[in-house]
Amino acid sequence: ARGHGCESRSTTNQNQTERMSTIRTLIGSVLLLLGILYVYFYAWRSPRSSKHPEPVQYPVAPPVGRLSAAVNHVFHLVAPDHLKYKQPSIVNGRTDVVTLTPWLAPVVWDGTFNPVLLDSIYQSKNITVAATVFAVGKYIRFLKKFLETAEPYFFVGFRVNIYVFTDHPKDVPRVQMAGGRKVVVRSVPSSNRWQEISARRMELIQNLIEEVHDSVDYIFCLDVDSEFHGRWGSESLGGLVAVIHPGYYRDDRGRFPYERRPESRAYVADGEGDFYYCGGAFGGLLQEVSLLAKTCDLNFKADAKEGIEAAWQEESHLNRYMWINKPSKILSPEYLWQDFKPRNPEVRIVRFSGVVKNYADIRPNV
Ligand SMILES: CC(=O)N[C@H]1[C@@H](OP(=O)(O)OP(=O)(O)OC[C@H]2O[C@@H](n3ccc(=O)[nH]c3=O)[C@H](O)[C@@H]2O)O[C@H](CO)[C@H](O)[C@@H]1O
Ligand SMILES: [Mn+2]
Repeated sequence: ARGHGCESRSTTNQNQTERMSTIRTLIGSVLLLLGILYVYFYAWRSPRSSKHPEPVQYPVAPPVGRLSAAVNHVFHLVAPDHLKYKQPSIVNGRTDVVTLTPWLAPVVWDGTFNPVLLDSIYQSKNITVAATVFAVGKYIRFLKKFLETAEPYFFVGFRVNIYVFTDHPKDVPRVQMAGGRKVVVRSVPSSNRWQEISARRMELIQNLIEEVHDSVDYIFCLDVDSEFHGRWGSESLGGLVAVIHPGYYRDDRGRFPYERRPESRAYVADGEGDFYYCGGAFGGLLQEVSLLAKTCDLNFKADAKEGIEAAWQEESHLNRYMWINKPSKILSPEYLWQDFKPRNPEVRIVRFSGVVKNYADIRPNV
């Protein structure tokens, strides 16, 4: 039994040795495999190689919640990767002017924005910008300079439609324009009252918006008796955009030429009003400008029925509107200066300016 026992132990030893060597081979193979995997995934394909992994970028999501798709369009700002530009500072900036309203709308002054960055953000949105300009009666004479200067300064590199409203369609000057930019002429009746021409713009702007709302994103409504002298571009885009009038921006609100008669629908009471905005330039998203134009037009006409015309026609109604409906972006007086006014030091650049005109010479009535 002992011998048997001895024999049996020796067989067990042999088996154990075989098993051990199999296990050793197995462990060796596994280690070798792990080594290969390590070299493949970590060493060979590691970031130490100059290859930069492409970050994931989801497409802009469909709107969630109760706000419309316009939200994506306005608020989702995508900059192209690797765009190099000056580092923005969070502590140094313009201190000679106010660049935010009390309701936190930006006020656009030279030096507050980076034009290259803004252009590349809005280029990728593939937007179309419209401008309206009225040239009725003798004001047709201002149109050539307006159009010629819009070409090198107004939304350069963007799709732009300039809608000219005139009673002299044959006298609209032909101006050479870059691809994607065009002038569209609309006939309107003449009038023998300049106040009516100026105020009727609101109705015609509203009609235009209804017509083009499928093909245009933003619209600016501008006086024709003016010229561009500097860039007016994507920095001016916003929901509802108002321009500070160059004549009153340093004054107390009590001196603003708001309509002061309570009988008018343009009435702004003493001690009320934020800024004095001009009627000669305003704009924004189609939907916002449509609401403004419709409201001003209805109030102007309701006033007229009662025999009252606001002090500065539609400009007064616009100011009343903007007091209640706060603009989401404000353009500094750089965006509508007047040629006869000497430049104030805070106005580093005049971008758009009203020409000097002899009212008696060009208006149909005084
Ligand atoms: C710089 C500025 O903010 N200007 C405003 C200001 O006076 P303005 O003296 O600038 O008014 P304006 O004589 O330029 O008239 C406004 C605009 O209406 C058109 N037009 C006017 C008369 C005419 O016979 N034919 C013609 O086409 C033209 O596009 C002109 O630019 O107040 C007006 C209302 O009283 C308007 O709100 C203007 O936008
Ligand atoms: Mn004007």
